[in-house]
Amino acid sequence: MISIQSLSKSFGGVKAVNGCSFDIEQGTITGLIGPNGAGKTTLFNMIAGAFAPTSGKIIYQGQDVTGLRADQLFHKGIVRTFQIPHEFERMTALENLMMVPPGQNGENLFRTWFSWAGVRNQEREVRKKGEEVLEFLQLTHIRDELAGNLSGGQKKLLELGRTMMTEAKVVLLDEPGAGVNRTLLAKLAEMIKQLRDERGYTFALIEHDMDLIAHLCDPVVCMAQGAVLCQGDFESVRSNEEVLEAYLGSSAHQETEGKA
Ligand SMILES: Nc1ncnc2c1ncn2[C@@H]1O[C@H](COP(=O)(O)OP(=O)(O)OP(=O)(O)O)[C@@H](O)[C@H]1O
Repeated sequence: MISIQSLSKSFGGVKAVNGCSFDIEQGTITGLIGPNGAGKTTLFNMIAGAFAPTSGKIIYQGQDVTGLRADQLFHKGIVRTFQIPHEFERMTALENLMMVPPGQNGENLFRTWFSWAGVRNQEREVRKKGEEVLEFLQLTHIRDELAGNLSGGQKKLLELGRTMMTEAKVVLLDEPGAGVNRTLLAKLAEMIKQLRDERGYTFALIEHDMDLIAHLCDPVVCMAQGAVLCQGDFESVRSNEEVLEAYLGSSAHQETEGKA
């Protein structure tokens, strides 16, 4: 689905990503792990079009998409979840979903004047789709709740729901488990699997919670110092000595920095 080829990104003298290569196969839930500062977020930002690589290529469904902007990639089906924006917290869960589809007629004043019926129809369809998404996520009971009042886990589910309002093919999740209680985490994991199985989504996710990685991801790609250290199923990555060293090295480094 996505082939990352010798990708690098430097910020001044810092090589955040340094010759990173791996494939995200269609229909997988690929987990990206690695110690702090390994380059995971920077890599995600490049795949999602937040910034262009310094060198290397990103091939998506056989097409070179290196350097395309986030909105261009969004229209091709590469969707990244983001925290619900501050101003959206004052909207209900359903309204948050209804805000997602791009280019709604209702946003265009001229079309609004000339085609009220069209706008009404489209709004009705978007509302219906939003309600279906809430039902799928078993969130119908919080339909009219303000997003700002939702728990961390409910917000994560709603963020996942926002991707379902689009024509997503690849969904990039940045630490979906962060701040989510165990019960909702299990539900979130089930929803991700269900979206893969029933809607054919491909997922790539950055995660520090190893339980979630073990439960959800195959393959797991471990990054260190901007490159891929190893990849494979969770067990093989977990028992890899270089991986252990990378994690231990990084925590020892942090401890030393903390003491300094
Ligand atoms: N905008 C930036 N400007 C300068 N340096 C940056 C920038 N973004 C990231 N870096 C540096 O690039 C390296 C990789 O950072 P990145 O955030 O991609 O790692 P990460 O694996 O996501 O870490 P974490 O797990 O802590 O989020 C780090 O040394 C970081 O300080």
